[in-house]
Amino acid sequence: MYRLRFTTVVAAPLTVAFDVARALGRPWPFPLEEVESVRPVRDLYAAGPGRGRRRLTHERWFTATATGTVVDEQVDWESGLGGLVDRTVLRRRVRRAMRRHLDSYAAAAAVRALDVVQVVGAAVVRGDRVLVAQRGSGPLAGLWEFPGGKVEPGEDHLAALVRECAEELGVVVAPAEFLGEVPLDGSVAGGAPGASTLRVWAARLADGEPVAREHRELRWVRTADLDGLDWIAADRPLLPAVRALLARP
Ligand SMILES: Nc1nc2c([nH]c(=O)n2[C@H]2C[C@H](O)[C@@H](COP(=O)(O)OP(=O)(O)OP(=O)(O)O)O2)c(=O)[nH]1
Repeated sequence: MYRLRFTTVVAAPLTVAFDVARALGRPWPFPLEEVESVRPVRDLYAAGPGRGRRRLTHERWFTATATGTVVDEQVDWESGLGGLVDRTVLRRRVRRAMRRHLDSYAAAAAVRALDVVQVVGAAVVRGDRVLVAQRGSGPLAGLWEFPGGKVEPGEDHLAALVRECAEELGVVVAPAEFLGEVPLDGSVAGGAPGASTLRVWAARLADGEPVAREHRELRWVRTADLDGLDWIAADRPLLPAVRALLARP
């Protein structure tokens, strides 16, 4: 098999990057079948063997980063027409087809992302503890979460994080590294169900002492107490990253 790899950064949440990629399909002149699909992190399609020994597989991985979703793609092929054709003509064709495909894909995902409300959260760390907050009202009342909230249209994600922490806690936070992104269940602010995501950054307190202005309760917890809290279910996959953060000297 012959192989090419491609990497694209998409200005869209993981969920949108994944869904748009699947809706657009793949740039090949014959149908591929789904072998595996794990929304929103990976999928694998394959064709063949068809006529002769023709085979093609196309795999994609979606990774959340501070600047958007990184999409890594790997295309493997074998035409059955001989190594020279695979290495030269087909390599050029695959590269050209993928470039066109990836340009239109990145643009489509960025446009679709404009309709999705994203949520940002802060894992505010002090020493060996992280600040967690218990929701006071609404359907998730009583569950624990990271302070934060919805990004407003056109607002930078980190600006939203600083604004939400000021509103909810009365403090100034300084965001640090990006910890991860998870899909949120249900619909956020009337958007498509399952499309919104929560993106969480580590942060430290730059000014003030947190006060529960909107939450029922705030707590500074150590690693050992994280698991025992009744978290919003969507947040749990982020806990390993928070634990790793607290484990640092
Ligand atoms: N802040 C926050 N929201 C979360 C977390 N996990 C999770 O599923 N969510 C959901 C709950 C809500 O549906 C949505 C955030 O909404 P929110 O009510 O906190 O946002 P907001 O502060 O902008 O609220 P509002 O001004 O509209 O009242 O994301 C989390 O860890 N932190």
